[in-house]
Amino acid sequence: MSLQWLQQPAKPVDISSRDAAAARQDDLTKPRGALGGLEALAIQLAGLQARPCPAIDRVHITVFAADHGIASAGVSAYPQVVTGEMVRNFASGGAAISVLARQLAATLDVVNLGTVNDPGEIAGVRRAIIAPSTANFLDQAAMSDDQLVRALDEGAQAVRRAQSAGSELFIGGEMGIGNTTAATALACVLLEAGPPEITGAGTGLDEEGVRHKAEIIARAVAFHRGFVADPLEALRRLGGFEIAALVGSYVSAAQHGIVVLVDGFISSVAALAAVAINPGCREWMLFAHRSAERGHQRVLDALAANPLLDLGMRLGEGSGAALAVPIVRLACALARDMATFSQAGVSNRD
Ligand SMILES: Cc1cc2ncn([C@H]3O[C@H](COP(=O)(O)O)[C@@H](O)[C@H]3O)c2cc1C
Ligand SMILES: O=C(O)c1cccnc1
Repeated sequence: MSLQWLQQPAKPVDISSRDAAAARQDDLTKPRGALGGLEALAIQLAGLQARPCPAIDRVHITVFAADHGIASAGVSAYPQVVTGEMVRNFASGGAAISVLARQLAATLDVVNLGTVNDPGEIAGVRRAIIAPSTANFLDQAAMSDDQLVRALDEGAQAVRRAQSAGSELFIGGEMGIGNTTAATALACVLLEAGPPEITGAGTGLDEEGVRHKAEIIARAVAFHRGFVADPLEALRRLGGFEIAALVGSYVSAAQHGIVVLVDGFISSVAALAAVAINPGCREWMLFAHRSAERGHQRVLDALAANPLLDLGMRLGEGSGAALAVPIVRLACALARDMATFSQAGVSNRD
């Protein structure tokens, strides 16, 4: 396995479909621009799907789960055993993303990349164990080269499953106690930001907990400084298996022409890394929501992303992205089914 595939270009946007969709928006029975962001969404999707009237029927959600060595530094409000326990909960249908996937009639695919509390073989969970957890990146790289390659490849494999099922939209979710610490450390390096600016409460740390978490991140960033100019190396040193799998899935989805709906803070940091590695994949990303996690806005700004929802959510699992699916579907339905001025006999301006 090599990493050369990461550099393959993203599928190009179809400009003529995008232009046709933009012209159609101006011809529909509404004041020009009155559907705001829904118009921009339908136009972007038309270019990506190479048809003037885009549609999102089948949605594929993959939740990548993995544990983090950095969890032993006391950076989460919850114990590490939760990661493995939640894998079981995803499969048995009781997690937030399980409920949302059912409501959307979306495929829910769960990939266990390595949990300290190993739930073992479970129906409906792909077992792709890389290691029980990453290494503690306070004084060593989180992953070996080989582990990074395998995690990225698991992301690409999830996209292949989505494509074989005929899905038009890919949502990547994550589960891993401690992963807001890994994502924040990675964001600090990619954005050249200071840890206090972007470190947040994750699952619910108090003020003192957030201060401690920011100090841990600052120590880790200082240890790895000098080796993280390359985004892939930053990902290897400070990321996690599930974060790397998200990166691999985002790059692969753009290469295979599958639209991605990015979830919250952790997913957005993975998106930031994916764009740093292969800038062409930015075009294939839609951003679902603004997470309550402190650093999210900084990451969204760096990606020039304007998310669809702002509900104060801070869960992960792909839940915010799932929430935004009906909006994406409705934007497509409006573009397709609204009458034009001439069809409806409504007078246009001028
Ligand atoms: C029961 C439970 C379910 C979750 N589902 C997602 N997360 C979220 O919280 C974790 C990140 O926060 P931190 O860095 O503070 O540990 C990740 O697993 C993330 O997906 C959960 C967390 C818990 C406790
Ligand atoms: O926005 C997220 O993805 C998030 C925030 C806090 C905890 N877990 C996930």
